[in-house]
Amino acid sequence: MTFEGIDGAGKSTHIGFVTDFLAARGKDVVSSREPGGTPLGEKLRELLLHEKMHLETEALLMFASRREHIAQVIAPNLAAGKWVLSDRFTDASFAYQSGGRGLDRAKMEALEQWVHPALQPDLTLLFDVPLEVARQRLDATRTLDKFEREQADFFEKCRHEYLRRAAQFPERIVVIDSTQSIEAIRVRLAQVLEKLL
Ligand SMILES: Nc1ncnc2c1ncn2[C@@H]1O[C@H](COP(=O)(O)OP(=O)(O)OP(=O)(O)O)[C@@H](O)[C@H]1O
Ligand SMILES: Cc1cn([C@H]2C[C@H](O)[C@@H](COP(=O)(O)O)O2)c(=O)[nH]c1=O
Repeated sequence: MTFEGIDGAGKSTHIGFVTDFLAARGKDVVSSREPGGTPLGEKLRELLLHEKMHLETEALLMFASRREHIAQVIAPNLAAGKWVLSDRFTDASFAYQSGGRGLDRAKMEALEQWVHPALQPDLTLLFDVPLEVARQRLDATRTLDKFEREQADFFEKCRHEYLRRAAQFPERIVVIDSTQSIEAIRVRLAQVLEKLL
């Protein structure tokens, strides 16, 4: 299962709730994140979030981190019957590197085919908010990284690509209205998760 949305949409806030919800129903849950999730992936994350680089370098490093994450965390845990929750996965590459930065979608599809041809999340929760809301939430909480310092136009394009993918893959991607209160979102998440169990 994956959690997606533009920066500040609120996805990380809900991973703990989903973990507890599944654990209470007897599921063995592992939660992780991208870029990162492995020792090498966390080093790549540091570079990706703080160094300027060519767009294609950025896309390739996202997929390098992902390849390692699949090999070390996702595949073995799924094989052991566990539920893997990932804070971002390939939808984020489409949203940020293709939607936001403009990398040819065909190149992204080629990377996806290479790195995980037969693997897709069972469920993707897309936390959707207008970017002014996301911005306010971010500004209130933290020192911004390279992506979070991008302009409004960048996030408009990322959000647009996320929503385009949600329309393309309605059986996998559930859009959560993340302008609601945290409590209301939890009620909605519980409904979505009950259907999956
Ligand atoms: N529904 C909500 N209502 C009000 N505040 C919220 C809501 N959801 C999250 N927040 C707050 O917004 C801030 C950002 O949330 P969070 O870190 O979960 O976002 P995120 O989408 O994971 O961001 P990033 O991708 O940059 O890590 C936090 O301070 C969080 O408490
Ligand atoms: C996986 C992935 C992530 N990003 C970007 C999106 C965020 O701005 C950062 C880090 O994620 P976090 O949720 O804020 O911790 O990385 C990206 O551009 N492309 C990707 O594939």
